[in-house]
Amino acid sequence: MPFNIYHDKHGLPRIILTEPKGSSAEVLLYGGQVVSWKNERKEELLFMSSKGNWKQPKAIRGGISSCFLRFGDLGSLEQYGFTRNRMWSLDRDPSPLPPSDNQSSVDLILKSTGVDLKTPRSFEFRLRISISPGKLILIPRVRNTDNKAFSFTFALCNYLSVSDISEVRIEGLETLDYFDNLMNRSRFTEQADAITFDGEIDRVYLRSPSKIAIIDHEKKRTFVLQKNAMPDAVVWNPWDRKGKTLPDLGVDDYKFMICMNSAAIENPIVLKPSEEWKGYQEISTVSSSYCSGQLDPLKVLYGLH
Ligand SMILES: O=P(O)(O)OC[C@H]1O[C@@H](O)[C@H](O)[C@@H](O)[C@@H]1O
Repeated sequence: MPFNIYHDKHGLPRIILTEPKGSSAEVLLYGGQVVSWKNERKEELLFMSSKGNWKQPKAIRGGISSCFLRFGDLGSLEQYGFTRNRMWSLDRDPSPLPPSDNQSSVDLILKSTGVDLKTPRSFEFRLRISISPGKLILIPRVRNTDNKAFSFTFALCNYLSVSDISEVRIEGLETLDYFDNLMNRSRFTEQADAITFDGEIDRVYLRSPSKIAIIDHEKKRTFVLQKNAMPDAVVWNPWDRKGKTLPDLGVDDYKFMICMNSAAIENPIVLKPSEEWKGYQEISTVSSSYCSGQLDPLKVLYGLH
């Protein structure tokens, strides 16, 4: 049995993935959202809001959700897409990916033909979620089942748990151009050696490298985000003022989270009828070895540890 399934206190089906070394993940069929990822020491690696006031149809704030944004040619549907606010199903036929039997994986599917999904275009959205020691892998796929081409933007929204946002440093985005969502999406070039945090940030870094390191100095832990087919990277933290305006975020929660999203935003993905787009994201953790307070970025980004 590759996973277990049970109903939580909201009556929603939850899937539990475990692997022999002791790490685990939990996935909600509602939204296809990863709501927990624990390492073998049972430490939670994903941030979840401390406010327990979650109500459908909103997605729970935290974890990892897919933002299947708007169809490029058809104006906006829901702001950050609708796939995180719908009930997904187990995908019994994940072809052409090999079936995930006997692995710590689950395959989910959301079809536009579902009763509540009256989208202007017809598609199938599949998501494979897998864990292995120290790694969480997500493979999103979108197939055009329509008779016309369509385009869309996409993001995997990763809320990572950090000990103190002021002690976090992101390496891998230096010198890149970015759209600043706090400045009407104006375009700038990153001048800093690394991204550090002392206020609200909401940026879309363009054409980022396939590996980004999120270094948590206090925890002595580094998340390495590796991605394919999602060239952009979103960095978001609301800080205290914006955080207080979000009804589903605890007052101090902004200190313990960083949103580091894999995305395809600048250039929408175009799919002809029956074509499929496939993305890939792997998050792993490495223990940070200190050298005068700084990590060796080569070690983190090129895996020389
Ligand atoms: O409140 P939501 O819809 O989950 O979005 C939260 C944030 O998500 C981030 O990924 C975006 O860059 C922000 O602009 C947005 O505010």
